[in-house]
Amino acid sequence: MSPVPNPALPLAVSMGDPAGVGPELAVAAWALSGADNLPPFMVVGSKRVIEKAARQRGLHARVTAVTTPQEALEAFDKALPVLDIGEGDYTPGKPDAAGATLALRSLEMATGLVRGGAAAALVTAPIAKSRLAEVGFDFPGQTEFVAEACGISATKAVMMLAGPNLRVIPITVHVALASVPGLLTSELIRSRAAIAAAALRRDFGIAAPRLAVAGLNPHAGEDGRMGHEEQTIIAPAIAALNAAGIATTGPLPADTMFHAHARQAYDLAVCMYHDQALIPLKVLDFDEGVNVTLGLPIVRTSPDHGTAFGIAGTGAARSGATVAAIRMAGQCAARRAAAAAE
Ligand SMILES: NC(=O)C1=CN([C@@H]2O[C@H](COP(=O)(O)OP(=O)(O)OC[C@H]3O[C@@H](n4cnc5c(N)ncnc54)[C@H](O)[C@@H]3O)[C@@H](O)[C@H]2O)C=CC1
Ligand SMILES: NCC(=O)COP(=O)(O)O
Repeated sequence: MSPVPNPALPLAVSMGDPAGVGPELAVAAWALSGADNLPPFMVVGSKRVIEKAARQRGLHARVTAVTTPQEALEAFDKALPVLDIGEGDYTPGKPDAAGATLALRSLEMATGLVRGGAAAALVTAPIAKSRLAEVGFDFPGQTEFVAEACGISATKAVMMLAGPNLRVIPITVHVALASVPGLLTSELIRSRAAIAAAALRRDFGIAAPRLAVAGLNPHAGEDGRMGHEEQTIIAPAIAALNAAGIATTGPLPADTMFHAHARQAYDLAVCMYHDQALIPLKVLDFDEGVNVTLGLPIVRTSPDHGTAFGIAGTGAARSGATVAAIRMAGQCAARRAAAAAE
């Protein structure tokens, strides 16, 4: 059991791959934290890496090593607190095994702090999955890692991408497109959509979330002429969700469900595969998109983008998604705490 989040504690922000944009965006978010009224946070990582990333971005931010969340809270107004987990160095855009190892340690430590109740919520900076796999990370992504650390089966941890204009969940995530039809079942769709609906109520204050479910095939199958998954797999899941009191429409043709007018009709788009969900989200909300894991006993968010090795250290990386991830983590933790206090 994870404790109810204590919003008086700082958030724990993992550092991400040092050669990517994670460290510099953590500093950039701290520099904006007063103006943007962000909740206090501490980076779990290497002070040396964070200082170098700040210098490289031209930010004259003070970075201070802390050993406890209380010290982080006390320091946050004047300096970016870093729970220093050891020396590290990096070359922007040139990931290596030492950096991947540090990123993994940071993720493990930050997750452990939140699980243990020492931090209010977890914000993870981007990692390169292939790089971490080379140093023993045996998960498709951070979502599954955090789920396992929380004792939750990966199928019950639901990835949601959320921005000002759209929320989406992909039912299947980091799998080859060719395997998607074989992985889809009515029960998988029903259970993941139900977990998302419960989380929208609990963590996002949406009392009666409206779900819209995409089809898999062009024109949502066109009555079976372009595929049968809509009739045999997706429609029964929608019926079960409605029977459980979750207002759900679909299967909808995916090409017409994301335009501005269509989006007014739902709070969450339930998509069948990764790109069906993430392409519209990133087209609409790339700079403020947050990846949030639903169904966990802890709050975990992340910016929607990856390591962006190509622009790391150049100052071109925009901080909006990291700022949004930090803000959303604080808000979700506060909602959970308020609900527990009622
Ligand atoms: N949450 C996470 O840990 C995520 C990790 N990744 C990992 O990141 C690595 C790179 O993946 P890509 O597909 O290239 O995605 P990416 O998001 O790193 O980059 C895609 C494009 O967007 C640009 N971009 C990304 N973030 C930006 C920002 N903050 N400001 C301005 N431009 C930005 C990049 O320069 C690039 O042109 C992969 O190894 C992938 O596994 C990808 C997505 C999420
Ligand atoms: N495409 C989303 C993504 O890669 C983020 O995955 P995760 O590391 O948060 O599981």
